[in-house]
Amino acid sequence: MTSYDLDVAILGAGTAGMAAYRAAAEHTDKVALIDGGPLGTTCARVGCMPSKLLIAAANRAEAVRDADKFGVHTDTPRIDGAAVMQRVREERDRFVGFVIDAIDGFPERHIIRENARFVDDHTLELESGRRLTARAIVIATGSRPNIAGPLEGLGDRLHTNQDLFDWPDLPASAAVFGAGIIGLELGQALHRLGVRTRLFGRDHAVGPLTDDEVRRYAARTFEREFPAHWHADSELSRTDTGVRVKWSDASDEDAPWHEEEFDCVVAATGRVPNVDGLNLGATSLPCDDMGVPVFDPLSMRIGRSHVFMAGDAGNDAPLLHEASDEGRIAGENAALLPEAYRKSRRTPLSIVFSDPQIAMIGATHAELTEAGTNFAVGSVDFEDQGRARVMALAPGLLRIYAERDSGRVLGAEMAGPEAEHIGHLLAWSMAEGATVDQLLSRPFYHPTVEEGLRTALRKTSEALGMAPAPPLRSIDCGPGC
Ligand SMILES: Cc1cc2nc3c(=O)[nH]c(=O)nc-3n(C[C@H](O)[C@H](O)[C@H](O)COP(=O)(O)OP(=O)(O)OC[C@H]3O[C@@H](n4cnc5c(N)ncnc54)[C@H](O)[C@@H]3O)c2cc1C
Ligand SMILES: NC(=O)c1ccc[n+]([C@@H]2O[C@H](COP(=O)([O-])OP(=O)(O)OC[C@H]3O[C@@H](n4cnc5c(N)ncnc54)[C@H](O)[C@@H]3O)[C@@H](O)[C@H]2O)c1
Repeated sequence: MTSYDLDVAILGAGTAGMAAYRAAAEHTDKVALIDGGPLGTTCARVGCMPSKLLIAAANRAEAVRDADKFGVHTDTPRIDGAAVMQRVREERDRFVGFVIDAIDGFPERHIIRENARFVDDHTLELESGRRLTARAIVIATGSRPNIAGPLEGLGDRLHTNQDLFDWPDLPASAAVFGAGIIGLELGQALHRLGVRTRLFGRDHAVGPLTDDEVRRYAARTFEREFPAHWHADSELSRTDTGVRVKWSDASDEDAPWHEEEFDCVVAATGRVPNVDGLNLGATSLPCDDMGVPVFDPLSMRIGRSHVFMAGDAGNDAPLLHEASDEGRIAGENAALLPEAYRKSRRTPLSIVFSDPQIAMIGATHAELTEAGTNFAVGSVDFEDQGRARVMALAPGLLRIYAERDSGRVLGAEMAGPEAEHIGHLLAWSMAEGATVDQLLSRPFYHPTVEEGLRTALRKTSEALGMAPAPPLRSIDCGPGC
């Protein structure tokens, strides 16, 4: 029998890698967590947490501006960019500190502070040239910003999430490229913090939305707040003081070109899995067109091999809770080889912390349509929803998809108030296999935003042919619901 230096080698000490390490270490002491980069995880250092800190400051400024609507008059908020960024950094550093503390708690003999690459299927080479063999390997090397085309060559005027949260102060202006999740969150936050911001997207994408009705609704709502171009052709050039952006509407070849200069460009144009530096060509692992190993998302195993994927490196569901689940499955299976158990995964849920928030729950509209699923749609427009109006929340649209005949909820897309909470309610219900009727039998307190969810469920029930149309202005829960 071949003898290896390690039972399990884990490449990457991010969220996925740490979860893999914890799971593997339950079964073996011959385990190593290998990472030569800055520790602290993408989430805490340059992702989820600092972005939410920036958004929190931005939304506070917006709430002050909004106070007028309630007859509460304040001066225009004065944004102290240096103080905003200082809080972002200080709180970010606390979160990073918690992660470093966790890694410091792992036995020192298990931690290797160097990056690794494959020499062959079972052999890894560290940056120092040292080689290690491992019976099983977990690839949890994360992802990095994708910078391509016109964004290249902007030098120090180009920023990404990798450096933005270390800004000592806010810039006066920024062109944000990419209207995906990061672009929407950061673009709106910078605008609300007084930065002259313009958002440039592609292919009419608005975050992760695939339902055209919700997407168009969201686009209109964002456009009312800040300049956004959802399908733009652009040319960028550096100037002495910043970046000149020329753009036109890519849907219309006769559209005029516009020009504006910005202090900097923020690129939020997708992410690339960190697998290109792993020398996977030296292995027998099967890879897709992007060079990412092909794996089973239930066992995280690459083919019938002894190598597992976890987290953003696998480019499957690049979200924090998924990275953590994937790490746990991969780490346990790596330690238990030749067994590799397939674990069921959670109901898909993703949330964009823009305002209005966006939530994607279960199967997307595009997935259901592509699969030819027979489903009915019910929706609610939050423009006139009681609690949303009381609180003067951003308007929104929720569309629920339910399977015909069974009435089971299959998915939903939403851009609207409290989407992070409505999204959880729907995801948790879907995990229980709930039908529309079952959800309608749950309590709905008055006056809450959840009453809007009830309206959408009633409309879905009607669309399924399971109940009559709900009354135009339902009075069974008081006025305005
Ligand atoms: C701006 C932003 C905001 C986000 N906001 C949210 C959010 O609100 N909610 C949410 O759910 N998700 C969010 N995400 C996504 C979430 O942060 C990621 O899905 C998650 O952090 C991925 O974890 P990971 O372990 O796969 O990767 P990482 O945490 O990036 O860990 C990968 C590790 O691998 C190491 N590594 C790389 N190459 C090698 C090598 N050759 N050898 C050894 N080690 C290597 C790196 O140094 C790194 O430490 C956000 C992401 C970004 C960028
Ligand atoms: N709240 C959250 O959960 C959260 C927040 C941020 C990031 N994330 C994770 O990080 C991942 C990456 O986020 P992202 O926003 O970078 O990627 P994304 O894939 O969501 O969006 C990238 C967008 O950039 C566009 N694009 C590409 N090149 C462009 C160009 N040259 N000009 C204009 N637009 C261009 C693409 O068409 C796409 O719409 C997300 O998929 C998500 O999983 C999650």
